[in-house]
Amino acid sequence: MTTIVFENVWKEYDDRVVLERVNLALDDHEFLVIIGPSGVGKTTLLRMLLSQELPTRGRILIDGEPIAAEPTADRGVVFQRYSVFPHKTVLGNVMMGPQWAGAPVLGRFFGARRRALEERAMALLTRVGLAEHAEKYPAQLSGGMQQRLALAQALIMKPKVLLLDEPFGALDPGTRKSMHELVGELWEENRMTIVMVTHDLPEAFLLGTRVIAVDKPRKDPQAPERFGATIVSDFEAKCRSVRESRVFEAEREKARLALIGGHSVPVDASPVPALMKD
Ligand SMILES: Nc1ncnc2c1ncn2[C@@H]1O[C@H](COP(=O)(O)OP(=O)(O)OP(=O)(O)O)[C@@H](O)[C@H]1O
Repeated sequence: MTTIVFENVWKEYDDRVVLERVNLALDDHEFLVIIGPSGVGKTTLLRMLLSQELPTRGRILIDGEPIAAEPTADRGVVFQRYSVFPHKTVLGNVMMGPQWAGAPVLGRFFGARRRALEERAMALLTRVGLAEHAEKYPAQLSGGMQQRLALAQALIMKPKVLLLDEPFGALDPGTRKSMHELVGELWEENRMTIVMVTHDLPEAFLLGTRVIAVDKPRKDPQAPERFGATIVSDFEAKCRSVRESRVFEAEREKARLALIGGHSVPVDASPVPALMKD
């Protein structure tokens, strides 16, 4: 369960107001998409959710508690341009986060702990379609494959909140489409809250359960930095029945994979048994 609340949040750099009066209450397991003109402050909103920037006024609450002042592993991020460790393999890149979190001095697990992590990383790489590329280096991957690796790298930390900053912006239309499907499925399977920035309106309404537009409602031509941007529109992008049918489909897919794989994948008790017939 993850809720996010912005309470009268402002962000200013010296005399320059970037964001003002941002109020937002996000339910558990929303897929929020932020749209708006270039330079308006969308990435700044994401950076505040990561604690890479702090609000100059107001506060942000996650699950009712003030957001941690430093970035934490329960908030993952994927950017448009993926930055990886070029000297690490695909598998090595996915294993890095948990190793630095669990062994901060050496950055490396050994023995059974390492084998368990390797298994978990391989399962995730299988999920994002990269298992057969596990021993390759990032330079040998296409743009879409690199973004799938970025997703695996974020997901291995089991984030409660996943932040996506134009993650598909550099991809060709075909790859983009398959990434939309993958992200939609991962969102359901992992029950995360996702906050994504995009410039692409169809993408926003395809993926989001809620879409907000950020812009400057007040403008001073003499002093453009005097006023900041805020939420100017807020759309419920998917009605509850559509969302619930997606949950239903995701559960069915999990059950199908469990049957094919011949091993047990935790499946919620809900509607799945009845569906296994088809
Ligand atoms: N550290 C900083 N110091 C001063 N100004 C900053 C800083 N970080 C961001 N800004 C300014 O804040 C404004 C909002 O930037 P931000 O990157 O959030 O916009 P954006 O909506 O994500 O833009 P784009 O769509 O082009 O990526 C910009 O005018 C930027 O120059």
